[in-house]
Amino acid sequence: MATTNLSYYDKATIPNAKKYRFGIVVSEWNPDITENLYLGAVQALIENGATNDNIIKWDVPGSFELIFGCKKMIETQNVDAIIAIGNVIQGETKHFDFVCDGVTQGIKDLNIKYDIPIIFCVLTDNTKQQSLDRSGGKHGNKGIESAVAAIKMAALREF
Ligand SMILES: Nc1c(NC[C@H](O)[C@H](O)[C@H](O)CO)[nH]c(=O)[nH]c1=O
Ligand SMILES: CC(=O)[C@@H](O)COP(=O)(O)O
Repeated sequence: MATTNLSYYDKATIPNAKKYRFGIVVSEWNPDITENLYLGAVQALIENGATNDNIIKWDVPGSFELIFGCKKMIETQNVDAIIAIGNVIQGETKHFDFVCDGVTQGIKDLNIKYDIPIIFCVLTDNTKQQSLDRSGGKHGNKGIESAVAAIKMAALREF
């Protein structure tokens, strides 16, 4: 299946983000990748009207800890949407499968339990190159895509 460029979007279709507060929880594993995803997300949020004062960043050790970090962000901070940023790269063992499945199910469960949308910005890649390609490389930046989703979901939440 063709890989869609993750960064192109029509600004005219995006609500203005000025009134929304965003949480961004970032995994410290593969920091060169996750920091680029974070910078892409912040760039897109600001370009669509968000202010730096309305963006709260928390760091967690790994993608599996995104679950608890997002839960605590919801329970203690006044945010309209959260972006969960991680990068899981296949190693020698099945640990990749369990981390990817665990964080996927955990973030899904939080989206069901709470009234705050959590955007899944976790790259789950076979190789480092695939991660580089999707965090500012030839396939764009998933952080930008996720920021656009966060703005749209913050607006939808108001209905
Ligand atoms: N191998 C990767 C991990 N592993 C660590 C787990 O996310 C977790 O922190 C640990 O199991 C302790 O609970 N995390 C990533 O984000 N990316 C990886 O490639
Ligand atoms: C996804 C992981 O936890 C993985 O990178 C760890 O590597 P390994 O499977 O070789 O222990």
